[in-house]
Amino acid sequence: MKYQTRRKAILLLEDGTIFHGKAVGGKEGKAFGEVCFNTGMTGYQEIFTDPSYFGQIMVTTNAHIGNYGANENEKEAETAQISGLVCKNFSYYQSRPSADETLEEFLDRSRLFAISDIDTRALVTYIRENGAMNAVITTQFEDMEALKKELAEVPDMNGLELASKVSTKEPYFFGDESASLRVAVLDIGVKKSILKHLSKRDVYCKVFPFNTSYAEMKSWEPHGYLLSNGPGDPQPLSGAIRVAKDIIEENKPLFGICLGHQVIALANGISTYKMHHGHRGINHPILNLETGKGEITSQNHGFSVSKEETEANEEVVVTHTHLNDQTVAGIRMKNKNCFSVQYHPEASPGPNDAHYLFDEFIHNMISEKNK
Ligand SMILES: NC(=O)CC[C@H](N)C(=O)O
Repeated sequence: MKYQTRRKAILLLEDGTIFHGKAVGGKEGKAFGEVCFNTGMTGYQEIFTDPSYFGQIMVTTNAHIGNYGANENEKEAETAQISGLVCKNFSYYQSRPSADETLEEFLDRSRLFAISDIDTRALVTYIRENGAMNAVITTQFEDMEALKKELAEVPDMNGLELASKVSTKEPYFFGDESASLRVAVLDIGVKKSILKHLSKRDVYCKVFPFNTSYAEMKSWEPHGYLLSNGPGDPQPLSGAIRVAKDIIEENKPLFGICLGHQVIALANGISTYKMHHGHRGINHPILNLETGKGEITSQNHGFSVSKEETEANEEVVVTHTHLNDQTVAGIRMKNKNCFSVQYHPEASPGPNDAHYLFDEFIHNMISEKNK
């Protein structure tokens, strides 16, 4: 029985706090990253494979993780992207007919170290009170001083550029070549479901590496541009910010999602900042200020754009706000064909309330095409 032979493991936070648990599958392991939590009750596979989480240790708040296994169609990338997993109860068995494998098998293929039996309620409360910080999960904790030293050397998420680590090395295509619209996607960590949403709406995508110039993307003659979601701090992404500026300059249809939204804000001279512990879950309430309607949204971000600077900016309007803390959740440029949201309209996982934003992008491209 796997759970009887499992090794002791710990989660050590940067401030010295320790949480005790056990290694999933009785494995030896060690993983570093910024600790964060996602409050979604479902959708763990999409979360673990979302490239926006690269470099982060994920704490799940649902009591059980793994009970519905892993499925080929629920991946946002080929392998898990989080650096480590922390949960309460790990299910070694799954009982869903459509699952291809157990979550343990999937995590093993991704070489992802996971620990369970952690008091995740206490841990999440601790992060909420003390803020995001680096952590290590490990079975090797005999020499605590050496471990603390190693942890102290892990770079801070603030100022960290990670998009280059997850971006495609070569351009690739997605969707049907004969589709009526073409979208050039700057891959700073794109989730597969964003491409699926576009292709479902009769769009053929070409996905470009993070360091591609606007000129190169433009030479494919797309009808619109998408700046994707992705990991890390947006501020060091000078190449992507340049691309956003160039697209805006030529007034081509532009849509930004999450990291892409932050890049568009930076391209408009609006600064971004690191939040206390971010927004990660599938029930975040948003108010669309243009329609007065509420939306329940999927979110995953640790940085945000400055509200004061957005409101003071002559070129930009705030279109959406986050109802929990009044942070900026969406912007639109007044005289340009450009809008962006801090949350995830593709959800995956999460509710479908914000799918209309893809329709809006399609509408913007068709209007431009018919000019
Ligand atoms: N989902 C995303 O694109 C995340 C954006 C950015 N890495 C943040 O944490 O805020």
